[in-house]
Amino acid sequence: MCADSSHLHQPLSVLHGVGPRLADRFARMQIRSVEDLLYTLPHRYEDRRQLRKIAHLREGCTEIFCGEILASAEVRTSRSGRAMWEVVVGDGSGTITLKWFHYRKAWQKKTYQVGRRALFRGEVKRFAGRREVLHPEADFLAPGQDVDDFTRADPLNFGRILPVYPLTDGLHQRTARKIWKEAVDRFAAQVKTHLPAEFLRKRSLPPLDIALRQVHWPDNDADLSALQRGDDPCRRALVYDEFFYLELGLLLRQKGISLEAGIPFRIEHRYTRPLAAMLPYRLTAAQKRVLGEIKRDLQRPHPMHRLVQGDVGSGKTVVALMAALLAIENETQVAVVAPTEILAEQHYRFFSHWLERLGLKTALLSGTQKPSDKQRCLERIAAGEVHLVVGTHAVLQEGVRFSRLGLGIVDEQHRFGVQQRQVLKQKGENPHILVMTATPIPRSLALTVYGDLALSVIDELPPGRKPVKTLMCGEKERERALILMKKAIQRGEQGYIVYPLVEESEKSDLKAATEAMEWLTGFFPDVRLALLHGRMKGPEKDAVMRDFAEGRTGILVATTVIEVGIDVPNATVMIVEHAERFGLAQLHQLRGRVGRGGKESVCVLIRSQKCSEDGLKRLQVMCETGDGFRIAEADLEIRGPGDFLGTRQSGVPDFRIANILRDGQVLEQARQDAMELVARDDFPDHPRYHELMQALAERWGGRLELASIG
Ligand SMILES: Nc1ncnc2c1ncn2[C@@H]1O[C@H](COP(=O)(O)OP(=O)(O)OP(=O)(O)O)[C@@H](O)[C@H]1O
Repeated sequence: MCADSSHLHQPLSVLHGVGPRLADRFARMQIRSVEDLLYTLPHRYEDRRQLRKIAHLREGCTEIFCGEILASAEVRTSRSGRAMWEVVVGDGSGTITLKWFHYRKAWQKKTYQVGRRALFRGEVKRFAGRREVLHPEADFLAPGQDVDDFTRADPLNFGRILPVYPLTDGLHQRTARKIWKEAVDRFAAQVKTHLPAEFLRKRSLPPLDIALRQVHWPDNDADLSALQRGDDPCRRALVYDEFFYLELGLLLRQKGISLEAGIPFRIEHRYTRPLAAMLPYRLTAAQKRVLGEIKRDLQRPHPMHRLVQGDVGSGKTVVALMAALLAIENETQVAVVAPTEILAEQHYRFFSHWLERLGLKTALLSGTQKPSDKQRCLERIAAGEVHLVVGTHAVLQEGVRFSRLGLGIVDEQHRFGVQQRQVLKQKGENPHILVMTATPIPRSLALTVYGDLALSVIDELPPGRKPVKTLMCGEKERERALILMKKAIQRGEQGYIVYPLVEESEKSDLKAATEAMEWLTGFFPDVRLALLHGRMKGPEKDAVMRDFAEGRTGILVATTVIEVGIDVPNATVMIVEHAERFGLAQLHQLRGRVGRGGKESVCVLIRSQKCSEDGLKRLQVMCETGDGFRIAEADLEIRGPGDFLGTRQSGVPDFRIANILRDGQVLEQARQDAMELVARDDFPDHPRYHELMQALAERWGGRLELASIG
């Protein structure tokens, strides 16, 4: 982080040998300035500290050795008869074979002549009892040249731990190394650490300039395996620096928001107590704990911003209902925002069912409402005649005015951004905000993404739930899956068959599902089947869903993802076609549609022939675990945080070096230290923090809505 970063922002052309063509190649890797270069780290290192005798080369290691060419010729492999170039080199201690499968014959013949000496480098393997190196790199010595003189004359490439940089077409490792080296030598010293020195001492981290030098150009006594793993103190210092500013920014934002005046509620349980008496079950300990956390927030004079996270089927909705009743008994209104029409409709049914019994009024705002009905509905909301309003984004539209909004409940947070939460807040005088998400997010990521929200976790499922048995099979075994479904239907249960939606070919998916409907009807002659797809109009979809929820339909064939949150406890079998096309988090959500009652449930994932390795890996994870958090972690590992959250909306900043998953521990440390800093009496006014605050504004100002800082 640099307060005066003008030098670091210079283009790469300030470095020797970087002309427009090379600059272009770097630009392809998003490296445009000196700073970009400094913050693009080697992706691995090579140990070129010592040459090994051929006899001592270690199998499985990338080694460097000097040898003389003893034989060199094109040969044919014994099995396939394919041509390859083979060279045997020796150094007196032993010999080793070098092989090329891709080469230009004339060049190979001229370059690898018997008697020439070279430094060779590559991974040593064993094949048919002999050690060999495929496609080695070679640096030729002049006749009679001493090998030590040779390596000494080229210190950028020999005699040390060497960085290996990411490359692109037309950029070679040697050139890359030279350019990076110059950037580090000339500019690393300008990268200043502004973090309080006591934190660096406490965490045993070097200042940034030293850290940058070391990660790019490690000393010969550096711990190579720590470097390769990415957890050496120098890389950690860079990661810590990135996280510290982020956490500091988030904490300051949180502080700013929580100081706003809100509506403190008095809690008398006027509606919640009768509701608890009517519910057919008792709240789980986790539900009660989370409700307690919500109640504490609601009684404060500042608005609540709380995220309730709970795995699929953990019972978030009833907690939201309780919170809503607390708002209503305080004579305020509640807005419930759902991500889809179907889910809005389901929430409406749920909330209105209970509110009606308590003598309270609920309204549904939907995109497909007749204008006259909608107008009437808006008037009732504005007049305060409605206690709770459910809807999709429709609730956020300008025309929707509340008489007194006290609580906004947002379901499925990750489809909404910080901005939508702001819009909701503006519909009242700083109403309390409760966000519910079923996407289990690893804690480290949650802290970062929802840094402005307090976190509650419902970490317990209602009693009696049995894990959903998950099977994977190929298309040929589909019939066995259908037989499983038939048996469930005979027991009076219901099932889902899901076809994935591929945007560019929605039509063909629909076709596949429509065709499937035909033969499925043949397979299940006595069962009522229904088709649910994305092109259906709202009311039509609702009718299909209602029929299914109320048990009139036995099997729901859906071309789109059956919306998150659909709750039909009697459904016990799910078959997912082309299961590999779904992401892990999505599959987990989908599977969560069964296993919601006390009955045994099964989910069969049918993979298509084209299933990729990654796809297979995902399906295996699904078969191994039902734990949403473990699935989320596996997903994050396979896909990386950007994809995992859907980059655009999540607001997750891209880190230059840090990796949220791998560096979770450093993130926790940075967060703790940032909290300690924010709690200091003299922070941020004391002059000693000025540079830090300036650096913070420069780094995250716009992205974290911290415009006022600095
Ligand atoms: N304490 C409880 N005991 C028994 N059943 C419960 C309890 N709490 C909720 N349920 C039932 O569990 C089912 C799932 O609840 P709910 O729909 O609120 O889950 P959810 O957390 O929103 O899940 P999802 O994210 O999958 O939509 C519902 O049928 C609900 O009636």
